[in-house]
Amino acid sequence: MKREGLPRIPKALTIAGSDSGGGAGIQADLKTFQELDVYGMSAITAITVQNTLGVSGVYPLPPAAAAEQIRAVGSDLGVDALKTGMLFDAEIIRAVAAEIRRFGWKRVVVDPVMIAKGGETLLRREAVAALREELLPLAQVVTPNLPEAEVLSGLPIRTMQERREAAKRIRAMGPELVVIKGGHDEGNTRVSESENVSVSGKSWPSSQAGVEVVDLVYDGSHFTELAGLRVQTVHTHGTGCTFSAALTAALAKGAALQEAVRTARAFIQAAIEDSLELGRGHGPTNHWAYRRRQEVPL
Ligand SMILES: Nc1ncnc2c1ncn2[C@@H]1O[C@H](COP(=O)(O)OP(=O)(O)OP(=O)(O)O)[C@@H](O)[C@H]1O
Ligand SMILES: Cc1ncc(CO)c(N)n1
Repeated sequence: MKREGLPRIPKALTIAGSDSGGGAGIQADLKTFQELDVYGMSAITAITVQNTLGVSGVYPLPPAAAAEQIRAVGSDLGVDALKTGMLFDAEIIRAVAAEIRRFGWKRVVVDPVMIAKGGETLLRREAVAALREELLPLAQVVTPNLPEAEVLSGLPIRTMQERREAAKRIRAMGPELVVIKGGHDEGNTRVSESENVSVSGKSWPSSQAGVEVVDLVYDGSHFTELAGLRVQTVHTHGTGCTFSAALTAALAKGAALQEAVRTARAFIQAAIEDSLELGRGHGPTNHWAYRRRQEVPL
């Protein structure tokens, strides 16, 4: 029964792997959706045995399990925006792509998860071609980190110029917007002007090696460098998942692409800055931080 007069609830779907440690994967995505006032749904592709010390087991589900979960929510609750995370193999990628095509979903964020921070494989090497050919043509936004951008583009990335070239090549594979995240860049590939992101009123000097983190955004005609303060912390488990989930939530609420990227950047910056210090290894980020900062003015 439809309830009249109630506000429409934005709905987002994550198609990804489960992280038992709760900092990445499905768990990070649902926490992020919730914090951004978006109703979260999930289609689990694989179960990982994981904590802050690393991944000790990966149990992929049959491709049909992913497809059926997607159909169940798509045919009933509806999906305003979706993201993909860990997809593990080519068969799961093909099954997921077929469902996205069936429903005709357009607000699609592909986070091309390949390797965990500890080096464990979350996407089989032979599945990269399927990711490129099946999924990227369906993506509105793709959010590779630097190693993933190298694999997708086939280019080594050492400089900002090379990063731009990789973004062009990846955009040619289908997505409207490419965001190459700079979390893995401990050096300084920064050569040009940028926009500083202001998080909770803080500002910081630009162009300082190792001090800032720069995400490169390419929309087919313009490059934008989103710079933030590089937080000196080991607690960065699930930063990529959280970033793409925040972007997806913003799209589900109807934000324009560039605005959604800015929301995601501010969300992850707050989550990394207000560290939780959980576990003995690379701990999770703080999914409460963004909302709490808005609720309690400094
Ligand atoms: N130390 C840091 N300080 C501030 N922002 C960071 C830091 N590390 C990463 N980020 C930001 O977090 C987001 C995710 O970037 P990153 O390159 O870490 O993704 P990722 O490697 O896919 O993450 P993961 O594999 O852990 O999920 C980007 O917006 C990036 O700028
Ligand atoms: C399930 C899962 N997805 C993605 C990542 C990448 O952070 C991870 N560590 N675990």
